[in-house]
Amino acid sequence: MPSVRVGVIGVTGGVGRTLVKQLQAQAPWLASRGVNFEISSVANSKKMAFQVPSTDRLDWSSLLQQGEPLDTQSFLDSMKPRDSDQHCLVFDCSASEAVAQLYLGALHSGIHVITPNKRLTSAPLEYCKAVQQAQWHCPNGSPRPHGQAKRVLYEAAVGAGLPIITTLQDLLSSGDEVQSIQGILSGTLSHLFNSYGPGQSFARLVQDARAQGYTEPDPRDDLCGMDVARKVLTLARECGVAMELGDVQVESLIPADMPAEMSSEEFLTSFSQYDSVMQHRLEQAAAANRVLRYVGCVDIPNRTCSVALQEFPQDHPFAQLSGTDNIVSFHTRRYSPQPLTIRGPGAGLEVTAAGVFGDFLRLLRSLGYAV
Ligand SMILES: NC(=O)C1=CN([C@@H]2O[C@H](COP(=O)(O)OP(=O)(O)OC[C@H]3O[C@@H](n4cnc5c(N)ncnc54)[C@H](OP(=O)(O)O)[C@@H]3O)[C@@H](O)[C@H]2O)C=CC1
Ligand SMILES: N[C@@H](CC=O)C(=O)O
Repeated sequence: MPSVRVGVIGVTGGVGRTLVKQLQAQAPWLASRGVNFEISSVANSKKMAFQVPSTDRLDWSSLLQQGEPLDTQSFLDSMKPRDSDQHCLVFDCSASEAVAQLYLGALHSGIHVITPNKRLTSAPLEYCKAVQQAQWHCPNGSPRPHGQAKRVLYEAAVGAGLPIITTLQDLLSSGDEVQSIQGILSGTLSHLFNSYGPGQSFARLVQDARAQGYTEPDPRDDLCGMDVARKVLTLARECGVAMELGDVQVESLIPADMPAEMSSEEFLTSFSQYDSVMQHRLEQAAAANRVLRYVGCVDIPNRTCSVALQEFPQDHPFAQLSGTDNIVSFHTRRYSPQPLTIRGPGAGLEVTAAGVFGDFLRLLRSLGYAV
């Protein structure tokens, strides 16, 4: 019997397939620590499969082509623990709201959830709280027995592999008080503004970011600011601020007159017609010897969150980033006047999958494994 049964939603996507490769590469080490896992169910947006051969040379798309049409409830049912000693875990590597809506049922069925999907922590607050509660409480409201928690972990939803959520949770749980959080929280937008220069096509840079695996499945989610809005909302809620996604003030980088009814491919082609709009903003900033950066802010005392394109002087830490770097500063009672700052690549398949893997290790530790 494997000690951990694993299901992967989004196995044909960039993060899903990279995560599985990382898990397979580390399988001998995990086995040496007593963790034998089995990937028993996989799915993408159309199909699911329950007979997964145990080889590390699988073509997930071909396997799924021969699978059954996706029925997410049946997928979760297949993942239910067969007895109380079995640990079952679903990795949700989609960006689907519908999948995030299933987490509550998954926890109630005894299945742990690990995800880089932001659709849980930016869902309506009531649902988000219900899922958090379900980790520690049975469906009838009674506390789960000691050692029987069913966890939902989402470190990679903010900053990919950077330890942002766990750091914030540790600050708060150890009694610190967060006053504000400020940062560059999009790997895509960081990459764009770190590389963007006079005469360059902004739309071409977006296409490049997509090809590198940095963007959301639909890059408009990055450009309209909602990806960053979801991240700042996640951080604000960790601090106890009861806000909804609609309360975040968002500056979109998508021109208002662009039609919404387009495929992401059509959007990327049409977006180049608007290159002069961003070039103008760049010229304005450069005239004042400043750079453009897309920044998210959480103001705890005032209970506000905002995300916007701002200008910064050349010597500001936000102007010193490169590649997909994220940077986030926690201004707290203990970390004052100097904030606690975390910086590093904040998008990309390997680092994101590594962030999800980190949550897997945290879960295994909480289950008593020496990993
Ligand atoms: N890329 C990055 O750098 C980072 C990504 N993330 C998050 O990781 C997640 C995955 O991103 P990424 O791998 O880049 O995205 P991809 O578009 O490459 O992959 C998404 C996967 O999810 C599947 N999927 C979509 N909708 C559903 C659904 N309703 N039910 C089941 N499966 C579904 C897709 O299936 P199909 O192949 O059929 O379309 C695909 O396999 C997203 O939530 C993203 O926000 C977080 C941090 C960084
Ligand atoms: N599209 C996102 C991926 C990580 O969350 C980004 O660019 O930051």
